[in-house]
Amino acid sequence: MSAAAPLLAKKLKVALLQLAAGANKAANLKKVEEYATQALSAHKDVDLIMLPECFNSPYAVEKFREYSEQIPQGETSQFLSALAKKLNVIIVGGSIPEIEGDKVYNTSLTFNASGKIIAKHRKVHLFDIDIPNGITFKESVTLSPGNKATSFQLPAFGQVGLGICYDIRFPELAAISARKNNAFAMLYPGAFNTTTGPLHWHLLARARAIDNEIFVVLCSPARDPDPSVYQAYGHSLVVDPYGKVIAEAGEGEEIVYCELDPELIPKVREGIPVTFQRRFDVYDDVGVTAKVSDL
Ligand SMILES: NC(=O)CCC(=O)C(=O)O
Repeated sequence: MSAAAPLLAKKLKVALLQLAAGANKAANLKKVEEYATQALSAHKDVDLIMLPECFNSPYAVEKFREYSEQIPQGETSQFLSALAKKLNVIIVGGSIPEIEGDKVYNTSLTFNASGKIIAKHRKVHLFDIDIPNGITFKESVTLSPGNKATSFQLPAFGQVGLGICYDIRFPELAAISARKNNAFAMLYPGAFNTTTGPLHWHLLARARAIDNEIFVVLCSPARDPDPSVYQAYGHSLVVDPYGKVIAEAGEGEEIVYCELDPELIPKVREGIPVTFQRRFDVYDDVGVTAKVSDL
């Protein structure tokens, strides 16, 4: 076994804030502050707080532009920066609609405990689906896609990868973070729904964990009591490098606490050494994208 295991220097204690976002942005931000403060008073040693996809706005194609903000000068970037500093905690800021020029993106920011932005990921794969009698959603009506995979160093802990929701369906982003950049975890703020959530949410989180023998952390909005709006699945989740679910929320608003233990990664990789057994001399180039017209 030659490849080094990714370095997770010490246990990382995380708190996932599973919150529902309504139409009132100020109220959404206030709730984040309340829950984050509550998390840290319940568990003073929390290192990282994670928020859901679109935590400051409704998750609706026709609302993204209206709620969009510039980064870093916008209200939500400034709010998260100040909150991270005040609570002395790393914040993985779910995602927000970002505007740059004429384009709107679904963007996730991470702040260190001094309030500095240390990562920015624009959702690469837009959620465009159409399931008969299930759900139709087309982010690309208003959003533009990001164009890069994102990995970054979490101070004192090691390298992590960041994706947003639908990005989890594409194993390449996690593979880049884990294999090229030695990430010990993939973090995905995400808002699956009541059609695809029961089908694939756990399966995808566990698959990305097993593929790469890393932790996978998913933070969802809570289910909204109003049935006329997008129904997020809930079930914020942490999966260990064996693919085992080690923490999970229900459907309502709650905080999930979990500890990522660094000692598990080499143990898993020694026992099931797929990380060291890949046969790139055998695999063909699989970088071909099929077209619907090929079906
Ligand atoms: N917000 C999203 O990207 C939703 C993704 C989703 O529900 C899926 O099934 O994938």
